[in-house]
Amino acid sequence: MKNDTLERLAEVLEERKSADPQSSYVAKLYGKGLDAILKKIGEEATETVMAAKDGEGERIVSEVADLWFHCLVMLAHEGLGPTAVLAELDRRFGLSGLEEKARRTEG
Ligand SMILES: N=c1c2ncn([C@@H]3O[C@H](COP(=O)(O)OP(=O)(O)OP(=O)(O)O)[C@@H](O)[C@H]3O)c2ncn1[C@@H]1O[C@H](COP(=O)(O)O)[C@@H](O)[C@H]1O
Repeated sequence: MKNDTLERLAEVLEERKSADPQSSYVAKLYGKGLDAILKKIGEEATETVMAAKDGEGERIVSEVADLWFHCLVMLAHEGLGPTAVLAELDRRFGLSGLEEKARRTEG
């Protein structure tokens, strides 16, 4: 497994903007528009919650993959991508890392 999976998938999602909706799930979803993409995110989020409530590990992973995937489609539709989200998480992690360091210094 590579750690650039999100970025590579985002490249495919970008290519699908000019693909045939008859042969591509993503192109078909783009064609339906933002509301349809958001509806899928809502459905996948609900399915993720149900899988977690049932405590079924394999199903949780599968539903989270569906959820992340449809979030990536939404980001691409909005002209964004995973790099910006990962940078934001990195920034927050950096901040919490600094707070942790300050706590250790104070203590
Ligand atoms: N990772 C995914 C991926 N995850 C989930 N899905 C699709 O998302 C849908 C999940 O919705 P549901 O579980 O509700 O199933 P469904 O009832 O068939 O969904 P609907 O058709 O009703 O929306 C299914 O149709 C899955 O096939 C995905 N479709 C595509 N990808 C990736 O996207 C790339 C481009 O896909 P295409 O555009 O189809 O070539 C592929 O190479 C894959 O890497």
